[in-house]
Amino acid sequence: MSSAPLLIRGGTVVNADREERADVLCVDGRIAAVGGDAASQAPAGTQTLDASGQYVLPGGIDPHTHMQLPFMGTVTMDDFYTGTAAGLAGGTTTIIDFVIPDPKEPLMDAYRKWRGWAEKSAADYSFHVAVTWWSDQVHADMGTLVREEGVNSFKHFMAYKNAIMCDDETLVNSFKRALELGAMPTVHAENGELVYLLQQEVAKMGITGPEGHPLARPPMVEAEAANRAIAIADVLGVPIYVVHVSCAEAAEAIARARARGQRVFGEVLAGHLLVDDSVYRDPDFATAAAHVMSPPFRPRSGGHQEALWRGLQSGQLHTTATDHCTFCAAQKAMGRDNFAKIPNGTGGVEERMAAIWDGGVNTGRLTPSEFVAITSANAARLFNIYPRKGFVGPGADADLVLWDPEGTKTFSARTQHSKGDFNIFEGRTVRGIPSHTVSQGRVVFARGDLRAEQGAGRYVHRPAFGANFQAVHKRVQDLAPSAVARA
Ligand SMILES: NC(=O)NCCC(=O)O
Ligand SMILES: [Zn+2]
Ligand SMILES: [Zn+2]
Repeated sequence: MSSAPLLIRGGTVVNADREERADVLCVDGRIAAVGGDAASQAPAGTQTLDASGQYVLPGGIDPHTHMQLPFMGTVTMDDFYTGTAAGLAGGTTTIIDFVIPDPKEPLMDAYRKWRGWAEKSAADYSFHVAVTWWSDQVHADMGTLVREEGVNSFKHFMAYKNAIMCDDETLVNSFKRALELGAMPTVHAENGELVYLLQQEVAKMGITGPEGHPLARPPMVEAEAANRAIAIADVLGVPIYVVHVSCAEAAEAIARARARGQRVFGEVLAGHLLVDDSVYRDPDFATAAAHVMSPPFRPRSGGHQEALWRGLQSGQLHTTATDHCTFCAAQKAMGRDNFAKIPNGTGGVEERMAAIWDGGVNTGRLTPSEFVAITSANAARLFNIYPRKGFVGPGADADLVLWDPEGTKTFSARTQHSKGDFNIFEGRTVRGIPSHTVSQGRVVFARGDLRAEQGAGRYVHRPAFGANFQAVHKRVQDLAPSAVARA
């Protein structure tokens, strides 16, 4: 994708470590200069964007999306084009999506399938690959994915029994293999056996509507799995990343392990920060079902939302994502008579950054730099694409957001770019929105005008052995036990 050089003038550049008044020059899809001499270096024909009164942030990275996902008997509404275009409208310039093989499906087959689907992406993308079963072939394919395809993270679903759920044998084998390869194991932490049992118990009570969904997935179901995955990772000496941490109990499990010196990282969804479980008791089935996602939204009385915010403030939780996974009302109606059959998933890729700015920066919970850390830089570091992504500085990709701290917007399904027909933030007015999004040096969103180009997104290779792995390998050597030499 070629475009004229771009000079962004008069804004305040915000990185995870500092803010500074600086111009930013983008040439050939990269940042060429930041600061004093950026304007003087601008070649002839440079396009200029006035950023006065605005922040210039690294483009958002959403490390957890599901575009075009075949799941629970149907396929999500957003494909890689519509989903990434919606992201660009909200300031997100990179997504990390998931390849999810069916049990017994070779990882490489699934990976090639997803790579084909993603070619229509409008924004840069990468993939975590799910390990849903175990065999020697899976072991070998993990090596190929890491060494030849730039995959450095593997996902494990501890829920969704009889579908994609991992048992402990698979978790242990896969975590061990990930450690050898320098790749990050990640987990969807919910005890799938307990969910399965509780779904039946709740149905036996005559509760078949969406209000049954959170009853079958209480916080302790998530906490058990989080603690188990963290314990397995600890024994094996591998870092671990817990996706969509939704409750205080799971956040506490992460904080406890970190206090012991373990390398555990936690991701929080915008939805879990802002929405509570009262939505499941909405008298309208479609509204209640539209919120069915796992783990579910949590009761405000349990202090869960507050615990997640505090985790982000204190640095015990690290990234924010959406789990963008859109199903329309007709798809959600597949579970009209049984909440366990409602396809799980909600949207948010377009709203994440503004929703978190409004809830985090406007309330004084987060500084703009901390906002950058949790919306792009930390994900880039953890998944080893920093400073190419998540950074405004020379040499980085020219993926940027001009952030208008005084701009306002009211979220609505009627005006969103996602093809989903529902918005979990419906009616919420936020202050602090992207005025412009720049992807690969090209202005792709300008004050409401979305100029996403199908196929312009690139696959992002992520090298293995990020910083966390260098440390864990040294630690293993340092603590290595020795045999007693006896005569
Ligand atoms: N989260 C959800 O409900 N759907 C997508 C699959 C997953 O991440 O668990
Ligand atoms: Zn999940
Ligand atoms: Zn997910």
